[in-house]
Parts: sequence; structure tokens; C-alpha cells
Amino acid sequence: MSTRPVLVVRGLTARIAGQQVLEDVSLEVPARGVTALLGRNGVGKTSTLKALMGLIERSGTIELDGEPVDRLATHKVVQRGVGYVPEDREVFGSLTVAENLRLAERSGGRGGRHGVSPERRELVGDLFPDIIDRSSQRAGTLSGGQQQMVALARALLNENRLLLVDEPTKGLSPRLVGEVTDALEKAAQVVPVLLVEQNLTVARRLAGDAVVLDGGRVVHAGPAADLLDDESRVVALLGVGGEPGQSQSQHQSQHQSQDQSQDQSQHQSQQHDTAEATS
Ligand SMILES: Nc1ncnc2c1ncn2[C@@H]1O[C@H](COP(=O)(O)OP(=O)(O)OP(=O)(O)O)[C@@H](O)[C@H]1O
Repeated sequence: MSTRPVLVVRGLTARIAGQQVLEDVSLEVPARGVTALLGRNGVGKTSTLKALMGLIERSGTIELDGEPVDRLATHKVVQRGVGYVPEDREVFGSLTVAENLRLAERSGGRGGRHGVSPERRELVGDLFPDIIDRSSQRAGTLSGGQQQMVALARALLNENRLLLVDEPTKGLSPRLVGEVTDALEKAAQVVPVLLVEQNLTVARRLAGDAVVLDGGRVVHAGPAADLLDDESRVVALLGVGGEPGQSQSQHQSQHQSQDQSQDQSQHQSQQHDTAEATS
């Protein structure tokens, strides 16, 4: 039995600083599980998520649960139930973990509900016990992996219809990649996820479907296993070998060593306006 996709995108075109970054992108995100958005560096994955959120100039149609959202401002897209976890996490570094989570709690919104349900609070507590234990710690002093958990927790507190998650494992040590992957797997049991992910091991484990971009266009869409288990297709479409554990990005190993040290070090505060607006 097929169910209606949660997201249907047709002819999405987007520009950044006058430069066209997406051209006629059409894709669907099923109402369950994880859909991976893949492609080489610079092909438009992040731009796709930003265009869906209304963060960059775009045209084309975007339907969320059958309702058009392509003309809505970002905060309205959020209110309709799209959670966005951007690549740089955007936690409020000078605020505590608890304050970061509280800021994310939407008042009103989908279904006329107000605030966060006890079930959601319990879910987030179950998924991210380490984060809850650190409630009074300043988020800027958390490791990269812990900040990623806060960003995911924030998006999960609200009863979103869809989560857009951009490279959540980037820059994390292998242990934290595993923890974030576990958290995403559980999150995807309650909300569908469109996931930009360079680590093909993570994509292979989580994704039911995959969409591949190249040069701002969709060049492949279908079951993730059909692509990721086919070495020659992986090489042709993503430009790398497809053995388990191999990253899509030639730069991933660089990222990882860089990120491991980042992960070990304590982070300074990041204060971005979009964090509150997009969780
Ligand atoms: N602020 C910007 N100003 C101008 N061009 C930009 C800007 N941000 C992105 N681009 C361009 O848009 C194109 C798509 O970038 P995007 O970040 O969406 O790619 P991506 O697939 O997410 O890449 P990566 O895997 O390296 O993160 C690239 O050619 C990039 O150079």
C-alpha cells in the first residue's frame, strides 16, 4: 500500500547572490523513514534544503502533505511543521542546553497545539539522555557531537511533519558518528527525514530512498539500496567507491581528523538568528 509523500517538489529553481544553484529540481519524500539527498561537493544539496525552507530565492512548487508552502516565509514553513537542522548546528552557545531547548518550543502551530507535549519531552529525554544530563551546561562548551544532539533534540521537541537535516555527522569522530546515526534512526521512526549525508555508511544504514543531485539537477532517484549497493553507479553518480565505510566526499577523511580534534575541543559560542526561527 502506498501512502502519499509528505513532500512533493516540482521544478524547484533557486538562486544565491544572483547565481542559479538549483535548476528544475523535482523530488518526493515518502511519509516514512529517511530519504538521503546525495551528490558531490557543491552540487546543491544544502541549497535544496535552504530553498525548501524559504531561506534563499526560489521558484517552483513545494507541497507539504498536499498543501503548497512555496510562497511562505521561513517562519511559516516552520509553523507548518518543517524542522530544519542546518549544517553548522546553530546552537546558542552562550545559553544553556535547557535554554536552547526551551527556545525551540513552538507556541501554537500545527493542529492548534500549544507548547511541547509530554510525549515529545519523554522521547527527547530517551533519545538524548547525555544532553538532558547537561541541561545547565552552556551549549558553546559542548563538543561538536553534543551540539549536534542538541540541534536534533530541538527539532524533535516539536511535532514536525518533516525534518530537513544537513550533514549531521560531518566533523564528528567515528564514535559520535555512530551515536548521531543511532539518534537519527530512532527519530525517523516518528518523523520522516530528508537527510543530506556525505558518509555513505550512514546513508546506507538509514536511507530507504535516495535522490542524487549533480549541477543543481536531480540525476537519480529511487530506493537507496539500488544505488548504494551498486558500486559502478556509486562511482558514476557520486564519484567515489561504494565500499561500506567509504565516504562520498574525497575530503571526508580530512573532515574527520579535523573534526575529531574539533570534537575533543570545547566550542565557543555561535549565535545565529536562524537557530530559533528554524528549529
Ligand atoms: N552564499 C553563496 N554565494 C554564492 N554561491 C553560493 C553560496 N552558497 C552556495 N553557493 C554555490 O551554490 C552551489 C551549491 O552549493 P551547496 O552548498 O548547495 O552545495 P552542496 O551540494 O551542499 O555542497 P557540499 O557537499 O560541499 O556541502 C555551489 O556552486 C556553491 O558554490
